[in-house]
Amino acid sequence: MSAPSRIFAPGVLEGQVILLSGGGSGLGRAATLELVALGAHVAICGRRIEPLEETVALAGARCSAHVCDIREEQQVDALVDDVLARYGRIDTLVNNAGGQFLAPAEEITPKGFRTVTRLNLDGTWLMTHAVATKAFIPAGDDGRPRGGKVISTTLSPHNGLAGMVHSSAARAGVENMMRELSIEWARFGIKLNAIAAGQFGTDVFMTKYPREMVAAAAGQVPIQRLGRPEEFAWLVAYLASPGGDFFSGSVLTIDGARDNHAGPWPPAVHVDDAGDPLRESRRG
Ligand SMILES: CCCCCCCCC/C=C/C(=O)SCCNC(=O)CCNC(=O)[C@H](O)C(C)(C)COP(=O)(O)OP(=O)(O)OC[C@H]1O[C@@H](n2cnc3c(N)ncnc32)[C@H](O)[C@@H]1OP(=O)(O)O
Ligand SMILES: NC(=O)C1=CN([C@@H]2O[C@H](COP(=O)(O)OP(=O)(O)OC[C@H]3O[C@@H](n4cnc5c(N)ncnc54)[C@H](OP(=O)(O)O)[C@@H]3O)[C@@H](O)[C@H]2O)C=CC1
Repeated sequence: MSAPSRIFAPGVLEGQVILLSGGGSGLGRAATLELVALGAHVAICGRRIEPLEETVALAGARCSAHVCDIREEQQVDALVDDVLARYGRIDTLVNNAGGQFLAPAEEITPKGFRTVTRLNLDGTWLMTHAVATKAFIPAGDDGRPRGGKVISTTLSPHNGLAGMVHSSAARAGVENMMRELSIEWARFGIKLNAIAAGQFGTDVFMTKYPREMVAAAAGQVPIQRLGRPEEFAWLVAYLASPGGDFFSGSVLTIDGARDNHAGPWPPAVHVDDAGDPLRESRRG
């Protein structure tokens, strides 16, 4: 059973049904545990059943595991049908599944580029479209579209993460997808936002990339540390809660200021002999 939230009132998400992709690990697992602790039912999906079942074991009976590759249209359709059959509704979709490999752009093959854009951009679209058309746009008991929320994980820094041209491009696409749909689908009561995550110390982040880069990552963040998965989870919970009801078409960057500058301030080339930031002398 999930531990109580350290931030939000228990029950703030009571009765909500949330579909979250990539719930078997890292940020998705942390978000699932927080959402369940706040009273939501959370259906999680991923390609492998084992990590999903581990999350269910931690979260308890309000969480269910569904195998689905979000790149495959038929699997996505079947997933959304399953979740609707089981819970009768979906209130919030969290598009958290994603990822990429680190490689110099000139070495990325067409297949490699397509693999990453299919996962992050096409997969997010397939999930968003299926949930919108099956759960959010159809009329509820009052004869009006039910509406709902979509929260999509993207990537900071926004000015390009070197070694990840495919993912930098795909995540920019997702952010503009959320912005565009926030206009078109406002008439159905659908609110869509992106959470642009900086570097978070999840197991996969710590183990997938070259050791030297991971060791240097916290030093690249102005506040000089990596994000903690629970900090991501709290933002997801906030957006899913009534506190998030007036957000739509926004990109919420959660990255310790990494989007604005790489490294601590002042950098070594901007200090005087005492180590203080350089400053302009006054005139006159
Ligand atoms: C400042 C500090 C910064 C520190 C580091 C940078 C900051 C990072 C910020 C973001 C952090 C995170 O997202 S952390 C979380 C990351 N999590 C994930 O990435 C999980 C999901 N990822 C995956 O499943 C995989 O990585 C992914 C490749 C995307 C999809 O896997 P698949 O099994 O579908 O695909 P594969 O069969 O493995 O590969 C398909 C093709 O992709 C290409 N390919 C795959 N791996 C490749 C590789 N290592 N190098 C080249 N090319 C590769 C090849 O063309 C492959 O075809 P063939 O040639 O025919 O084999
Ligand atoms: N950690 C970080 O620093 C950052 C993370 N992000 C993004 O945040 C999200 C979560 O990252 P994090 O928790 O660190 O990483 P993880 O690798 O732990 O999480 C990715 C999750 O997505 C699932 N997944 C991957 N491909 C698919 C697919 N085709 N269909 C369905 N599920 C899939 C994985 O499960 P399975 O393999 O079983 O399918 C896994 O549970 C990702 O989108 C990531 O790129 C963004 C910026 C930084």
